[in-house]
Amino acid sequence: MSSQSLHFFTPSSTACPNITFPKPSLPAPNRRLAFASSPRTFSIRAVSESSDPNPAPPQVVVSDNGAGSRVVAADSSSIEVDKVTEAELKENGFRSSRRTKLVCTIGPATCGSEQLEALAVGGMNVARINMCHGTREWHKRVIERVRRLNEVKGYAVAIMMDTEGSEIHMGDLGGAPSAKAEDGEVWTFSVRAYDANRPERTITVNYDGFAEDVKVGDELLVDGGMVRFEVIEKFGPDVKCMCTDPGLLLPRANLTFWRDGSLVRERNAMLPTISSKDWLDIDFGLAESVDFIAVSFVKSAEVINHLKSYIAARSRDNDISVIAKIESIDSLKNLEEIIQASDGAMVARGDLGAQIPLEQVPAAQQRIVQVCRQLNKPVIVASQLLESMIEYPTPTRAEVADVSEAVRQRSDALMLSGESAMGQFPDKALTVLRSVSVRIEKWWRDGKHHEAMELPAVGSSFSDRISEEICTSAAKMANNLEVDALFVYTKTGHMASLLSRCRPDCPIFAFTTSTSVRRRLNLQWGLIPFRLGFSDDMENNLNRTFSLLKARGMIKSGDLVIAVSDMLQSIQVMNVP
Ligand SMILES: Nc1ncnc2c1ncn2[C@@H]1O[C@H](COP(=O)(O)OP(=O)(O)O)[C@@H](O)[C@H]1O
Ligand SMILES: C=C(OP(=O)(O)O)C(=O)O
Ligand SMILES: [K+]
Ligand SMILES: [Mg+2]
Repeated sequence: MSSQSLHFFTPSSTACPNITFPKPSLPAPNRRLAFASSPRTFSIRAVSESSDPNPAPPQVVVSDNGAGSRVVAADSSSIEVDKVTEAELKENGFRSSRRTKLVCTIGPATCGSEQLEALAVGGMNVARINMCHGTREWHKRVIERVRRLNEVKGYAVAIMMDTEGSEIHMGDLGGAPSAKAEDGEVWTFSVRAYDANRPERTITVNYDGFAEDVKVGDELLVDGGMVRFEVIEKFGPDVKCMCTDPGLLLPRANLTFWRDGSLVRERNAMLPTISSKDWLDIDFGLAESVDFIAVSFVKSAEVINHLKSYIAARSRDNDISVIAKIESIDSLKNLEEIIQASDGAMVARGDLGAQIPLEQVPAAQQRIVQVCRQLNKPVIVASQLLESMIEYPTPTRAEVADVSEAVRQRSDALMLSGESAMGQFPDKALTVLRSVSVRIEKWWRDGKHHEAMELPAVGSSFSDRISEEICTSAAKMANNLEVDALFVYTKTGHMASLLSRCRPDCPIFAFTTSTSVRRRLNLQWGLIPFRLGFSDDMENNLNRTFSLLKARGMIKSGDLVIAVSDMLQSIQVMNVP
């Protein structure tokens, strides 16, 4: 193997990053720890010294996110990658593999196993369940189906649970799929609970303070303006409103009210970000080991910190990522600190467009995407990307332009909402996201549009700073040398995210020992996550990876690769033997 490498080493062994000193009781009796020390590098390996004719597979001690050590079998015969990626790499090669990740909201149109599988085959990286709708039992069944598809059929779809949040929304329309509001009609919005006998043109509202907070003359927006009413009379718990912009009312549609051109933020602004119902949903998400929890209507970093410590206290491996949904005025005001506290963010344009004037949404999107990139957090652009495809098999040109813009901004992921949850063409919508992403990414690479974005340092320790410099340099080398792929060996996924942040021209093969890290890497731009047991011996890791990937036809002799790892701070450039 022709290999050239560049090593970085820290002055003392204690400062050497990411080396786990196992607890004395950990190694199995037939193993001893070998401390291999050279003038330049320092590493610890677990070495089998058994004379047993049928020895147990060698094990390496890995640290998982700082949450204590555990032992992972380094089964040398296996490497796990999802079958969709494998097929895509084999058919189209590295260069044209998709870098932008795709999130699909699962609803009645896509909750069956066959429909879920069609989405997985179509490139769904993350399945989102929205706790605003459906029952916990319904969501549980969806999670089970996705997990089963992953296990049995070899997909690697991650699960995102999205909280309802304390938004004000309409009730269920008594089972009707929708109701039409016509111009000039008077409808009653009420906090009363009706049984079967809900009067005609009456809408229930989930927020008890509704009648007190609104005033005659206020404008009431359903779903951010899809239907508009004017408040004409208040009568106890009932608020009479006249329809000024007709349209379709959908069950549980979001409600906002505006006074003199501004969003009204009365007591409704004091509602908790995470309601009691949300906490129960979060417990459900923890019990089901979802991969991401998206928090609706985040106002400050405090709530994110609170949720993260709640998760840390309850989830053994602390392996659930918290995504802040940016969809309110306060979330824009406190954007940097919220994103800093979170593991990622969503540009939730649906509600955002109901809280700020629509013409301000594109600039907000651009800013959120940019701040996420700078702070090294994945970002999802969501809502109405292909809204017309809920009803039609082809998108509008404007929608294609919108998707292109999100890809051009180099957001990590795009999301489908109603298009996949209840639309008539979920698979076609996913195909549009996929093909537009691939096309725009190629245009970007071919045109050498590398942006001049300054990526500030994100780490605080010296060792973190070294990792960042390694990734920045490796990504730059990869572009200049036109390598075929970057390889990163990462235990927590952090080093992989640092490479992804650089948005290099080639795909990034991210090898990780943990299944849950692998699933979470699914949300990040350009990463192709593999699960692989590996050791601290990079030479050995590389040789094994090459032979495993070659055996599966995923790389070939002569391919040019740059490898980095968070165990040994080095950059290696080599041709696959
Ligand atoms: N679990 C579900 N059960 C029934 N309908 C759903 C479900 N999830 C989503 N939907 C439908 O898909 C639409 C779009 O989903 P989404 O954008 O996530 O929700 P919302 O419109 O409430 O913001 C919803 O308005 C709802 O009609
Ligand atoms: C994604 C969003 O949130 P939800 O669909 O839960 O309202 C949004 O508002 O854009
Ligand atoms: K939600
Ligand atoms: Mg929302």
